[in-house]
Amino acid sequence: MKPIPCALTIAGTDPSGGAGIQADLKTFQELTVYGMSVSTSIVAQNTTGVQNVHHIPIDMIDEQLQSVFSDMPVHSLKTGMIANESMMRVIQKQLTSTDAYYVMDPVMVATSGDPLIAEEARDYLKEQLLPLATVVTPNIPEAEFITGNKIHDVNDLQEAAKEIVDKHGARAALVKGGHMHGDAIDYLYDGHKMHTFHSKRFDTTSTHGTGCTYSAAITAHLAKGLPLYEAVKEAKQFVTAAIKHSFPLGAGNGPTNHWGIREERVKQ
Ligand SMILES: Nc1ncnc2c1ncn2[C@@H]1O[C@H](COP(=O)(O)OP(=O)(O)OP(=O)(O)O)[C@@H](O)[C@H]1O
Ligand SMILES: Cc1ncc(COP(=O)(O)O)c(N)n1
Repeated sequence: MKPIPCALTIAGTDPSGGAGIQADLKTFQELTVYGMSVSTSIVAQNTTGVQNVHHIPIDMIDEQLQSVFSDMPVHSLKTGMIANESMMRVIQKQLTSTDAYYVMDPVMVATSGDPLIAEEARDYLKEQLLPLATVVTPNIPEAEFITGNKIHDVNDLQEAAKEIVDKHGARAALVKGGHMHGDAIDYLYDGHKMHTFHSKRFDTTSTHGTGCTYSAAITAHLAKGLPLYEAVKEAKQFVTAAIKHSFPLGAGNGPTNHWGIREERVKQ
């Protein structure tokens, strides 16, 4: 029997189901990958923003990691919201003792503008965790923080992807153009080649959790054994379908549709 692909998310929660661990597990399930999760923070949030945050004690994060790694196969993992440096240290310990592919979504600020990690922890994320990543998936503000350079156009996006690999030590960088005008174009630099992933832009405000969903889909495809380029290509189709078929739920930025890819398949 072929091994069952198993993926782990280490992230914060979203009780409204659009982002964080909930989005990641829905994505793993949709892509027929066995999903597991370690909670870093319980976040009271919805489509309008973040109402409150409760951080899980460091020992408890460590114990959750032990529970998973001592018993379960982990073929790939992703990190999302890691609120402070102490959490980063205990996760780093685990990252350095596993062979699993590591997708790092360098979550800093929610779509609503609410900060999700302590400002002083950003440097630790960049200097200590980023070099461990198989691929890091920053949006424009996150890429600007990592490189220290402003991004104005698609050339800057590509420059940032290159710099995050060549100068900051990630094995690959996928810089996302979701926050730009025009088509939704992302660039993947893998240390050798620049790849482009393109979709038309949908006129929607339902973009809560797009970054989580995209990075979870990459993680799922890596768990299934796809090479990085193929994993990102499939994941881009997944997140594009999730945005295209998103729902007008909630009073703010609505969630995406994690089964949107099924609607696309039906049409084919
Ligand atoms: N309106 C849109 N139409 C089509 N694709 C989009 C749209 N907005 C974002 N995308 C795509 O969605 C993916 C996520 O990109 P984005 O830059 O929004 O990430 P993010 O800011 O990390 O997400 P989040 O909203 O979770 O913080 C990218 O592939 C991006 O190109
Ligand atoms: C726990 C958690 N992780 C990540 C995000 C970012 O997603 P978004 O920017 O779409 O709000 C979030 N809102 N909550």
